[in-house]
Amino acid sequence: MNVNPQMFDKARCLKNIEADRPDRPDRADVEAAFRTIIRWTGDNPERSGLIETPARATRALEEFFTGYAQDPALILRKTFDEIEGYDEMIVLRDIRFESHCEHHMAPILGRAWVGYVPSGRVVGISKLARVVEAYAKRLQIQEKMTAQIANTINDVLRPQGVGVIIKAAHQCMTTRGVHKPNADLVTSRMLGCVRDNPLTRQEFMSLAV
Ligand SMILES: Nc1nc2c(ncn2[C@@H]2O[C@H](COP(=O)(O)OP(=O)(O)OP(=O)(O)O)[C@@H](O)[C@H]2O)c(=O)[nH]1
Ligand SMILES: [Zn+2]
Repeated sequence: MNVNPQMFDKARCLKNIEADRPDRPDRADVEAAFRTIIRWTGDNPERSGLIETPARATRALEEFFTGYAQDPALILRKTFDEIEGYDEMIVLRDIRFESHCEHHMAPILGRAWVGYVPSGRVVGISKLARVVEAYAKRLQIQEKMTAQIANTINDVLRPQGVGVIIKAAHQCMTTRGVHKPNADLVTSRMLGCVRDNPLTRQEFMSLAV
């Protein structure tokens, strides 16, 4: 992803989305849309219990979708190379995330396991969780999010291999539609030696159960 350094808050890996997306609707448009939705449900957006709801709901969406302002590649830009030749697998396990499915805009609640086999340098472990967050806080399907996390780590760190597993419950099929409350979806993407070497793949899978 190309990022103009002037559009980028270095400390927080934030892009200036206004500059990136000049056609972005403003907050008043979103609040008006929520008033329309409330009227459409049959309720009255002017009653006192609902009067602040459009503004509140807009702020909530702002939180749910902060990932669009983040550049995951930049999150991984700082690496450490004094690792005494460390070349074993590194796995950050059980990273909780909240996302929203792009079909229904319903919550996806899940956990991610992110591993890689380094090649001369490592990243701060919190950055693996930050990459998960940057992709989760967008409209997603789980397969795409899984691939995005693995591909970004692979492209930026150039490790020997990467593995990502995600397990998540989709509220679009637990609280509506087919109503299967205990079903969760498991997806994975393996690259490099984690994909090609059966023992390395097995090691990653066994760390991720
Ligand atoms: N592959 C995949 N499908 C997803 C994901 N999140 C939601 N879905 C599915 O997206 C599909 C959208 O199907 P549609 O038939 O267009 O929507 P719908 O009429 O609301 O379908 P139902 O959920 O079956 O009621 C549904 O089957 C959802 O279960 C995801 O992360 N990955
Ligand atoms: Zn859905």
